[in-house]
Amino acid sequence: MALAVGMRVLTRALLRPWARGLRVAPGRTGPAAGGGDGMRCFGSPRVLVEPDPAAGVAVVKMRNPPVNSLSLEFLTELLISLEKLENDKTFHGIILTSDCPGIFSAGLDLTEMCGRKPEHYVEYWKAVQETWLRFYLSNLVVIAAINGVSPAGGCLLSLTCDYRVLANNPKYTIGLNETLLGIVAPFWFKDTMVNTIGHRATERALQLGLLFPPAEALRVGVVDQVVPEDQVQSTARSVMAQWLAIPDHARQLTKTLMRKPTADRLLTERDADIQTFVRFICRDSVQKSLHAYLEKLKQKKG
Ligand SMILES: CCCCC/C=C\C/C=C\CCC/C=C/C(=O)SCCNC(=O)CCNC(=O)[C@H](O)C(C)(C)COP(=O)(O)OP(=O)(O)OC[C@H]1O[C@@H](n2cnc3c(N)ncnc32)[C@H](O)[C@@H]1OP(=O)(O)O
Repeated sequence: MALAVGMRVLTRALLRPWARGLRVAPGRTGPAAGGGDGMRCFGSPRVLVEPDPAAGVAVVKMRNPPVNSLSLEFLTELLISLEKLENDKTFHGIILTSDCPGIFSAGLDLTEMCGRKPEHYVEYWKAVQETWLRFYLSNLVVIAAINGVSPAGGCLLSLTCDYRVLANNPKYTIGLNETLLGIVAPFWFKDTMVNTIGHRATERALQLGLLFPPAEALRVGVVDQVVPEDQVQSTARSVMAQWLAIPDHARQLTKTLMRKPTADRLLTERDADIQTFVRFICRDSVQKSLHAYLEKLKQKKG
């Protein structure tokens, strides 16, 4: 049922004109790291997939410069890449990482949530929900190699993964900082964090909009491992090898057992969640806060 709903949304997305225009990235041969048989890289303008068929692993690199903000187009491309890998029996795991130096993902694209029509907010929120559901419930082993800063939606994306390796750089903070923008993390963002670090730590982190530097992120459990920056990818690969050594059906069923109740809550309240989002984001006070935040980001440069 969940999959059927997901497929419908994805199919609709694929039918949109800009999605139809997506091309396979012109051929470099992969893999970029590790062994493999030289299968070609593929992907789309904003997502580069480096396959290592011998290992059964693909590295998915987000490249939506300057900050990998999660725009509607970018989310759709991510979903298409995930689906392609899930449908290819060669792959059992993916490593999700960034191609933008110093940035894993700046989170949801603020320009998708500012000054648009309600219909746009509906479409955008459906894509955000779908991305969370598909990554959270993916049968593949998904490991985040976090090689940059990762606020709000960027943190959420990493929390959908099975394991998080963060580069040890004090600038690479991670957390759900929505309150600092005058907005509120929806219940399923909160639930994902609770499932990762527990109720009390989440309560504190979300109310204060905490962005944890690496040592603290490790201490609180937002990430599983912190390693020197030049070892993030190799560590993710070693961790992947450990996870892939477990019988796949047993691991997959266990993942579903652990995650389905959380996903089911959104699946049953999906439409209501969209309405709540649209009502909230359309408030004058929220629009003012978001505009002011974007303005502050722009002025930082000048
Ligand atoms: C009543 C109950 C209600 C219940 C709840 C109901 C509904 C919930 C409603 C809403 C939920 C929404 C959840 C939102 C989740 C999010 O993810 S919001 C996004 C949060 N992200 C951030 O706070 C990060 C902001 N960005 C930065 O801090 C920095 O940009 C950086 C990532 C640290 C990178 O810094 P730097 O390298 O210095 O780059 P710049 O700051 O100069 O940025 C370059 C350009 O990129 C633009 N930009 C940055 N972030 C975003 C973004 N998230 N979206 C869109 N654009 C972004 C920035 O403005 C620069 O643009 P220009 O080059 O100046 O044009």
